[in-house]
Amino acid sequence: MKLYSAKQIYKADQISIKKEEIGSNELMERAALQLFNWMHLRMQGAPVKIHLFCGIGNNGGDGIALARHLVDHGYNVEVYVINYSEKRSKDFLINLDRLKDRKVWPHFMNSDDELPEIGREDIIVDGIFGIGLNRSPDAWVVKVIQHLNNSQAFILSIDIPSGLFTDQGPEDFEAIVKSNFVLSFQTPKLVFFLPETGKYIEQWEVLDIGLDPEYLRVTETDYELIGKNEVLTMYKPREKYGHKGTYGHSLIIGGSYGKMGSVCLSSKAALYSGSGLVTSYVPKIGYNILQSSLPEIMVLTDADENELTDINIEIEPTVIGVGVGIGTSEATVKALSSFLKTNKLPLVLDADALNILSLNKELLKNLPEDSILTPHPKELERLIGKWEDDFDKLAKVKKFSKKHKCIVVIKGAHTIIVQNGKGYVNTTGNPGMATAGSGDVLTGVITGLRAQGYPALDAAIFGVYLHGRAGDIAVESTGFQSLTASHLIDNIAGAYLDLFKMPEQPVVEEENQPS
Ligand SMILES: NC(=O)C1=CN([C@@H]2O[C@H](COP(=O)(O)OP(=O)(O)OC[C@H]3O[C@@H](n4cnc5c(N)ncnc54)[C@H](O)[C@@H]3O)[C@@H](O)[C@H]2O)[C@@H](O)CC1
Ligand SMILES: Nc1ncnc2c1ncn2[C@@H]1O[C@H](COP(=O)(O)OP(=O)(O)O)[C@@H](O)[C@H]1O
Ligand SMILES: [K+]
Repeated sequence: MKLYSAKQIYKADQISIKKEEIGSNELMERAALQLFNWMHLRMQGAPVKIHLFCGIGNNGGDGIALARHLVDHGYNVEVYVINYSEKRSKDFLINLDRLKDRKVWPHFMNSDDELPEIGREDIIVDGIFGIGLNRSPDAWVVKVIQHLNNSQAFILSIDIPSGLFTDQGPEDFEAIVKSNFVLSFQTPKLVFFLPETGKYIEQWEVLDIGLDPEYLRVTETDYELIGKNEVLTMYKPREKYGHKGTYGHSLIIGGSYGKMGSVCLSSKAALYSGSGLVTSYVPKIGYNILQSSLPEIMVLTDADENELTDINIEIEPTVIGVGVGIGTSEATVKALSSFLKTNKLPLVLDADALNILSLNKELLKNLPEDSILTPHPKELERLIGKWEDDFDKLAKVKKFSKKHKCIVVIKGAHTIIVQNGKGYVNTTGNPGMATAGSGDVLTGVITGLRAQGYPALDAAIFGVYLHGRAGDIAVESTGFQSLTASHLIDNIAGAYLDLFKMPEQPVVEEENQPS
């Protein structure tokens, strides 16, 4: 699913209005009707108090139009207009008049007005600012926003939580509505998925207001949201006459004294994601550990007992996943450096391989094109330097990816895969995965996919999706706290099977069936 910018949404608006020969107020009416239908379906006329806080732009206009529909259906409504500017939008005014026609008189709130009482059982509709926010709200509007946040009432935001910018980081974190639910028009916004701003959104849903499909189809976006539909197009079915050679040979290079578990996890994950063959390259100390815990996997050893000192591969793997558990000792840095200088095979780099690259940036030029780097936030900071906010981080990663012709997997709650100027935002995974070794599993999954012939970008995107989905399936039986990296591996199978599960059909009750 594409994630459109505010500029693109405004453009879609204009094009739709022109093509359909409708007024902008008709588009607002469509939006308001969708909002109303969504609420009405869930509330079924319940006499709960609904407080609608509306700005003076089109987001406020949506709120005012929604209020009219709610009033027409007998809901218990209180409307407040947050008068933060003299410049009221045309469609806001049209809808304000329509509301007044129903003899509903909003409370016009200015800077020194008292804040209304809101019960914790009430519902708040947040229509103060939408995608038109272009500077931080004034202090008194921040107070209103704080009042809503402190009320404990359920907050339903129209389009975007008020106070969040659509395409830049927040200036004032106190000035953002904490939404329980966002009904976002036509597209979710990128900020819903970034660590600094995603926490303001508990749940979201898209309302299709019928913006011009042609424009939406041909418009390229900087970000895409990755769900099942997107990865299904990447999936490579197993061939009837395929053999283990068809599905590639993954080599996992890693480990040091006390950190052999990471290699076990990566190697096993490569196998479970479908790699035809898997070999691990480890210090001698790892030989017995790997051979006895993973019978399907072959093992090669370094000359040294406890750490990697000389990466000397005598096999021809399809792809190499390198870095888990290797540490950053002088000998290992040397070994990795000389390996990178001669290696031409596709790479997935993780953990200390990334830290070694950060300390020896000249090595980056030795990475084969389309190498996949999988940093967690700390490793990323070592690679690209500190960032000001999430948008600055994304801009820096894009620059890095372009310069070094590599793919960067920014791990997090919503992992973002970046190649060149484009980002792919993952939707699977859960906080149970914040546990030791879950990154090692991801390295193995991506390496295993690459071995099977998935192009680098697909391997990264699909791998992150499968890894998160495995976590989502696992958490149903483990709970968040007891989820471990091994559970992720055990559920890679479930994640694959889930790709082809049909959504459950609603059960038709007998008396409703046609006779
Ligand atoms: N995009 C669409 O397809 C549609 C959009 N609609 C609504 O229109 C919204 C956008 O409306 P607007 O462009 O009118 O913008 P907003 O309603 O988000 O903001 C109102 C206006 O306030 C001003 N402003 C921005 N930041 C301010 C600040 N900190 N203090 C004071 N004033 C500030 C700006 O001039 C802005 O245009 C969307 O979020 C959505 O809710 C709907 O009406 C239906 C169609
Ligand atoms: N809150 C979360 N929600 C979803 N996924 C998460 C969350 N926390 C961590 N993860 C995922 O778990 C993995 C953690 O990787 P990493 O930090 O490298 O772990 P380790 O070094 O222990 O292997 C990443 O793939 C990350 O996206
Ligand atoms: K809003």
